[in-house]
Amino acid sequence: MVLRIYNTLTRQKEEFKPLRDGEVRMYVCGPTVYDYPHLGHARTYIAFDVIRRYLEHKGYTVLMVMNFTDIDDKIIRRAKETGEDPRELAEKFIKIFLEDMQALKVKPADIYPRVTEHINEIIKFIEKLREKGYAYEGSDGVYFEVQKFKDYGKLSGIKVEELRKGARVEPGEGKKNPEDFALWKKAKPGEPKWESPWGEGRPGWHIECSVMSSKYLGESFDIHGGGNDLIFPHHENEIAQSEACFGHEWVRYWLHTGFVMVKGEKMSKSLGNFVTVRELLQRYSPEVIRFFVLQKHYRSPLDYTEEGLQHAKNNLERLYNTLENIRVAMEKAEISYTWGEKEFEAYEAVRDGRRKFYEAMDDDFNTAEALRAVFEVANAINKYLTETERPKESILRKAWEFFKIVSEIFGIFEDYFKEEKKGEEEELIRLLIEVRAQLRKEKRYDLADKIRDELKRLGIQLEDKGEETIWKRIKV
Ligand SMILES: Nc1ncnc2c1ncn2[C@@H]1O[C@H](COP(=O)(O)OP(=O)(O)OP(=O)(O)O)[C@@H](O)[C@H]1O
Ligand SMILES: [Zn+2]
Repeated sequence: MVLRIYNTLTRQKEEFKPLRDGEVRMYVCGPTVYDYPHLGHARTYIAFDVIRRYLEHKGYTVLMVMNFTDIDDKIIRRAKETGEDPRELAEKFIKIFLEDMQALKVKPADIYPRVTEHINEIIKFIEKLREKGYAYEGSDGVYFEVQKFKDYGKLSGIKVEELRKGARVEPGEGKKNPEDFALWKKAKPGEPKWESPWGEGRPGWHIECSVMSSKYLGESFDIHGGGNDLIFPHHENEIAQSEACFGHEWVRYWLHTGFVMVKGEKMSKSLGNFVTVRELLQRYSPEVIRFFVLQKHYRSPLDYTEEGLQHAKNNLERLYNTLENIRVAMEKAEISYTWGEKEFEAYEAVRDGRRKFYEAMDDDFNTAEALRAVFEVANAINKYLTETERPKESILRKAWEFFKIVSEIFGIFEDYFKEEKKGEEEELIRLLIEVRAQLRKEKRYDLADKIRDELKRLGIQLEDKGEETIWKRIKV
């Protein structure tokens, strides 16, 4: 099955062909660490997590790098406000970011390079740009001379003439032209600084990603990603720096995520309309948050509403119920000596759903469409279970295995498929059920009920059906 990816650079979906067989090298711009991550950040990083998981599922070895911008104007400003040391502030929020991502089951990147640990490499890179005639020193810093790079604007479609008029450019006293951007900023009193051939100062924002990605992934690699707001100026400038320096095409596929929106505006720290990942995790499980994000295609805007999250929770619960139904049914399902009409019907539904799931994921990681296929399978298997007296093991297993794939790629239902943990846990639950049955026989109902109530508190619900007691996971 051919994977097609929408490339912001060419503005179309293209067949994905990595530069090296069997390997995908991928760089995602990480956060500027001065505050708690909000749902907007979570959306972007969950989206790239699922993209990475899917590539791994397809058999690629994925080498993933994500930077931490641990020195920047915003960090310096915030540190001044709170009276903290900028480095300590950054350190604190790196730790918080990593904790939040772990809580959201986002697989960690392989390498998390930080700007402050790559100052020498950054200086060398800037020197190379100067040697090649793309950079010049001004009174307050070193700048990239945009008009020297002929392909400028190829990613964002922005014209240098528009920037000339002064729109969307950062101020800088020492610039030759309004569109030029800083590679190195000379230190103002009291700011963090490092030695350089241009005096003490610190790197501009964009240079770090050109330097650190090429250090770890090479001078050309497959995927570079980030949120939509990074297309311009950040990624446009990264391309200019890197391609000017290396003299060849740098990144093959540019991927950008849509914004999480609140009442028509981007969720952002500056607008103050954000909800932090931590706050959300008080109210919703990580899987509900992932599910909420995955119900939309990663390039579409995603409206943040309580109803939306509640809806995601209900939908996820429906799938959990289906999984429970399958699990319970599998315990007493029959090996098939023959298949009837119902079996073929269910089999075909699972087969088609699975095919649609892969088609959707291969179509630019369309998780929204893929989830529709998951529901088709869930509905079909529920129908099969209600219509069939003695369900066949092989049918249930087909559905079960499909859900296991969904779990691996979407990072949901994880507790179900952690085999080792599950095995032990199930044995313990069964033991408690036996003890309870014994207690009930002895009419010691208070203790028997205590077992039932305590299990319920842990998310395990017991249901007595005649002589038999079955259990269900009710926690989402
Ligand atoms: N509302 C949002 N929806 C989706 N992605 C977002 C949103 N806000 C930020 N991101 C993405 O999160 C990543 C980290 O962003 P960064 O640390 O630069 O945040 P930021 O721009 O400072 O945040 P804010 O916009 O809240 O000030 C970037 O890829 C950015 O595009
Ligand atoms: Zn970047």
